[in-house]
Amino acid sequence: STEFTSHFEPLEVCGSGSFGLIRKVRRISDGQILACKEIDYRKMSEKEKRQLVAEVNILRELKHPNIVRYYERIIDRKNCMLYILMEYCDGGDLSSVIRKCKQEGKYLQEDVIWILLTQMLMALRECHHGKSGREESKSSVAILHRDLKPDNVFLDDQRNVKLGDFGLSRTLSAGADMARTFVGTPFYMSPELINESSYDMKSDVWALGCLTFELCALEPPFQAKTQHALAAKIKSGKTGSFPKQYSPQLHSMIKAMMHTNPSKRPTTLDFFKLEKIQRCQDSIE
Ligand SMILES: CNC(=O)c1c(C)[nH]c(/C=C2\C(=O)Nc3ccc(Cl)cc32)c1C
Repeated sequence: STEFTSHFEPLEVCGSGSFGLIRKVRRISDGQILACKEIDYRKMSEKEKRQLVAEVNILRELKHPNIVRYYERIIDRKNCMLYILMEYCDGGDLSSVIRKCKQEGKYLQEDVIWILLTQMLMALRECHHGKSGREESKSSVAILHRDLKPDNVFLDDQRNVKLGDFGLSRTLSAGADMARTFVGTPFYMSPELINESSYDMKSDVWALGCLTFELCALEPPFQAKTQHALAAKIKSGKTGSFPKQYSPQLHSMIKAMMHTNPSKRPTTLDFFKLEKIQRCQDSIE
């Protein structure tokens, strides 16, 4: 047996993240249930390995109730496997929550959406501004998530939000990572990214706006048959219809996050100056 199987009992596969499968495992020493990202790095390029190391180092730094906790990593050089042990989120990801609502023909209740949004803002404030909520990132580089989408936001058994699967770099050099950014359908790509300018904290705020829109409408804000048509819609900022049963307050929050001009989008710190978000935060903590 390998070091991994002597310490962990593999259970069922529960998802797939960047670089590999996510499997539920039981730690043999104390029976604790964890999630393990299994990565076969045999076929990885040097660049991908560097990005993987950067991702793990980012995760190790982030300790916050709304960010999936990183515990340890095990390298099995014989089989070229890397195992990353993280917090298990029993509630799965938000994309399955959205899918279930669509199947049942039911919208999420507004107060649930405010709580999910506030917890995602708390997680993003931690990434962008760190514990002290410092204005600009003096002590360390701001951590950009860069891949905020319903598949990367998980829920624990108390329906607390856990931001997972971190983007692969602290600061994005616009050129190099543009390639990675174009992987998959870029529903949440911001106008500035499409205009080839650099990705920054405001691009995470845009993506959070798109995610919150989708929690309400159960559809992404922009849809098109081709990436070109999608890019045109995103740049126009004209979204699909927003369900009428949600309050104008929630709608204007989403519109603020999805301002096509990044300098007009609030920072995560700005949102915590709003009384509604403060009240939600108090009810969560
Ligand atoms: C159908 N799958 C699920 O319900 C599910 C469950 C019960 N857990 C997960 C995923 C994770 C999980 O439980 N912990 C995680 C930590 C990091 C990342 Cl990137 C993903 C996870 C998923 C996708």
